[in-house]
Amino acid sequence: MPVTTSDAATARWALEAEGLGKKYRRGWALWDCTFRVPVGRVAALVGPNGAGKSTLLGLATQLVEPTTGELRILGVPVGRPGSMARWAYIAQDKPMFTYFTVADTLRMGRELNPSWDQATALRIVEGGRLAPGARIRELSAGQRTRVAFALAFAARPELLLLDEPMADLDPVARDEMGALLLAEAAEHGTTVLMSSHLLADMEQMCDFVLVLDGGLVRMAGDTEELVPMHTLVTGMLTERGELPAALGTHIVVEARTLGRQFSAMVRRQGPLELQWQLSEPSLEEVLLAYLRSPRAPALLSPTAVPGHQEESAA
Ligand SMILES: Nc1ncnc2c1ncn2[C@@H]1O[C@H](COP(=O)(O)OP(=O)(O)OP(=O)(O)O)[C@@H](O)[C@H]1O
Repeated sequence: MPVTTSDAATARWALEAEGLGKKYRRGWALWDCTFRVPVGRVAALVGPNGAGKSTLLGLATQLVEPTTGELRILGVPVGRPGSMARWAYIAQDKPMFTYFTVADTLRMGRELNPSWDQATALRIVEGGRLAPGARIRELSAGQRTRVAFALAFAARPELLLLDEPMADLDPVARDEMGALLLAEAAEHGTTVLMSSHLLADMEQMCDFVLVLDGGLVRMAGDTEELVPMHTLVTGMLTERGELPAALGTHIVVEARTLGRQFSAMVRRQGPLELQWQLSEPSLEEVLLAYLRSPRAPALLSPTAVPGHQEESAA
């Protein structure tokens, strides 16, 4: 089916996956993944080692061929003409010509990108007081990240895909680059999807999460929808040292016992017992509970489910 311009122009979903799967020789890296990420979100792509995060980014950037299903970027199936120009990708090692200077690197970006925005490139580079004549190989990890962000944002992508952008940065550089990323994404209305193991950073930066584990989608949706569905419950074990039966009326994501007490992360299915102590968890606590409990049922908020009434996701 041909892609019409209206598919792209009216897209409300930066990414939509339906039955997306990738099988390597040794098995499935992604299996039957169905989710969507709305336009305008800063989304965290989270999961343990081997979860399938890089495979998903590879499918989006056409470095990897899908085995099953389809992935659409801004309404256009990946691989069709029209999808390529709309995203930018920063790989984890931020590949650049190390013998180029900062100025050479920006000049090459301008020559390769018809929609190059020189003012944005200069603003980002000058914000870090980088000397135009400095060679890429002489830059610190944080400074290289700044140049990579300058290249990416100056190309004016609608979707920016990042593979562990902060992994090699110290805490101060992480903070600075995180703020720069958010400011530039807000300035240009860029949707961001970034993989990371840094859950606390993701909690500060992101308003949407996509959690993969074992090649499956474990959680997807707006953080403000997902987090309030959960409660951290603390209470007493039964006299036989078991979890109280009333806990079973809820979806128990994770439960731990300590002495005669239990604490549990639950998805409420009704009122909770009055004698329990309740608190609202942080996003990081929710994510950790799901990552530690691979058997907990998956959770996709309505926003993240393709085909769900779109009014709820505006
Ligand atoms: N090119 C490849 N050939 C064969 N198997 C691969 C290839 N790339 C990834 N895999 C396998 O696919 C699975 C998912 O790997 P992937 O790199 O996508 O995970 P990840 O979530 O990015 O992990 P990490 O956090 O360690 O980077 C793993 O079992 C991995 O061994």
